[in-house]
Amino acid sequence: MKSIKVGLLGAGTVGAGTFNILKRNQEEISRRAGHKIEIVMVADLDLARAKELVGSAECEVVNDGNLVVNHPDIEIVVELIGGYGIAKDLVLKAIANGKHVVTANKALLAVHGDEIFKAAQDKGVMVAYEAAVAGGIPIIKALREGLTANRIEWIAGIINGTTNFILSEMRDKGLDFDTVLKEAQRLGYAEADPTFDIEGVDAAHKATLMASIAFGIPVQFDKAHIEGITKLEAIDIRYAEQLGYRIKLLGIAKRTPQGIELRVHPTLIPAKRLIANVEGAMNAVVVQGDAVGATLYYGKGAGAEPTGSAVIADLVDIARLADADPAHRVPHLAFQPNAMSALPILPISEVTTSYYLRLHVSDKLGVLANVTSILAESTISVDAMLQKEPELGESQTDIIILTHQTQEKNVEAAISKIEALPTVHGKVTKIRLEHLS
Ligand SMILES: NC(=O)c1ccc[n+]([C@@H]2O[C@H](COP(=O)([O-])OP(=O)(O)OC[C@H]3O[C@@H](n4cnc5c(N)ncnc54)[C@H](O)[C@@H]3O)[C@@H](O)[C@H]2O)c1
Ligand SMILES: N[C@@H](CCO)C(=O)O
Ligand code: NA
Repeated sequence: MKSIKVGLLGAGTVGAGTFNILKRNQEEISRRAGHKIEIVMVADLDLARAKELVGSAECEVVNDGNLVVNHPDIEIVVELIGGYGIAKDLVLKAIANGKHVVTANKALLAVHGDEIFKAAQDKGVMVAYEAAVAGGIPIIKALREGLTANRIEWIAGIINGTTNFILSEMRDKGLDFDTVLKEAQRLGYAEADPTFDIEGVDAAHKATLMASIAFGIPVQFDKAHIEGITKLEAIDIRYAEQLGYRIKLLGIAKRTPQGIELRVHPTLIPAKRLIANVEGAMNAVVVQGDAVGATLYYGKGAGAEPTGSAVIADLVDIARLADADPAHRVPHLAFQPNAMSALPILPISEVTTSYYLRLHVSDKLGVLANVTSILAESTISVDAMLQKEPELGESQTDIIILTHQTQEKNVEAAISKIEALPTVHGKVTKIRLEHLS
C-alpha cells in the first residue's frame, strides 16, 4: 500500500482533532483510501503545543511552516492556522510547489478563493475545503457532487455554531451574552477574533462559498450583506415566539432572475420548521433544488473532531484522485472554470423577503390606522399583527407587524414614514422573516 505523506500547518483545535482521528482510525481510513495517509510533519509557532500533540508518534515537529510546504516528500499540505496572512502565503507556496491543499480556512477562501483556485488549476493540484463550511457536515460534498443534477434555487443555513449556541443558551438558561460567548471560546467553537462570529462575518464567509458552488459564481465576500446578533433584543425573541417563530442567524444564498441574494442576518423562521429547532452549537443547512426539492443537512459545525472529520474526508478524496487527470477531478467551485456565471450579487435594497416590524407607539385611537395606511400606500400587505396592552400606568405600547414579501427598499421607505408619525416613538425594529418553503 502506498503511503501518502501529509504535512500539518497548525496544531490548534482542528489540527489536534485531525491528528487524533487519523491516529485512532488509521486502519479504517487506509481501507477506504487505498493508501496509508500519514502525517509526517507538524508545524506550529507554539512548538510545545505541537510536541504535546505528536507525543511519541513518528512525526517531525517544527515551528516554521515553510519547512512543510517545501518538504520534498509531502504531497498534501493541511492548512489549519487560519487568517489571511501567513496562511495565504503558505497555501500559495504549497500550490506553487505542486502540493495539494486541504484547508478549513473559510475566511481565506471567501476573500482570496478565486486567486487560490486559479493557482491550483494552473498547477494541476486540488484545494479541498469541506471543513470550511459547517464543519463536519458534508455540505460541500453534497453541493458539489450529490446535488449536481439540480438547478439550486436557494440555500439557508445556521452555519455559525458560536452564535447559535449564544442564542440558545440565552433563551433557555437566561444567561447573558458575554458569559455564553466565553463558554463558546472555551469549547473551541469561536474564531480567533470572536467578532467574526457575533457580527456574522464567519457565517458570511461560509455563505459566500456555498453561493459560489451552488450557482457557479466567483467568490464575492465583499458583496455579502452582513448583520450579526449583537443588536438583537430579547424582547423580539419573545414576541417572535408568541407569533410562532424562532429567531436564528441565517446565511442565505438565493437565485432570482435579477441576480443572487447573499446575506447573513437574524431571521424569523416558523417554529415548526426542523431548522428552527436546531439548538446549541449545531449547524443545519437547507438546500432547495428544482429536482430534489428541499434537503436538510444537520450536524456539528465546529469543534476539534467534527471539523477534523471533514479535513480527513478531503485527505481521502485527494488520495483517491491524486493520480487522476486533473481535467477529470471535481472542479473547485463545482462548475467548470470556463463556465462560470456573471449573475450579479444584488444590493440589500433589491432583496425581496418578509419582515417583522416592532413599533413603540402611543396608545391612542387612530395610530394603527395611520401605520396601516402607510403600508398600504407602499403596497406592503400585512400577514399578522400583535398589539400589546399597555403596562399598567403606561401610555405607550408595542405593535408588531408581520408583512408579506416585499422589496427591502419599499420597507425602508415605509419605515421612514412611520417613524415620522408623532404617535410612533423611536426607531422601528426590522427583522427579516423567511418561510423557507
Ligand atoms: N475551531 C473550529 O471549530 C473550526 C471549525 C471549522 C473551521 N475552523 C478553521 O480552522 C482553522 C484553525 O482553527 P482552530 O480553531 O484550530 O485555531 P487555533 O487557534 O486553535 O489553532 C491555530 C494554530 O495555528 C498556530 N499558528 C499560528 N500562526 C502560525 C504560523 N505562522 N505557523 C504555524 N502555526 C501557526 C497557532 O499556534 C495555533 O496552534 C481556522 O481557519 C478556523 O477558521 C475552525
Ligand atoms: N467559529 C465557527 C467555527 C466553525 O467554522 C463557528 O462558531 O461556527
Ligand atoms: Na463541511
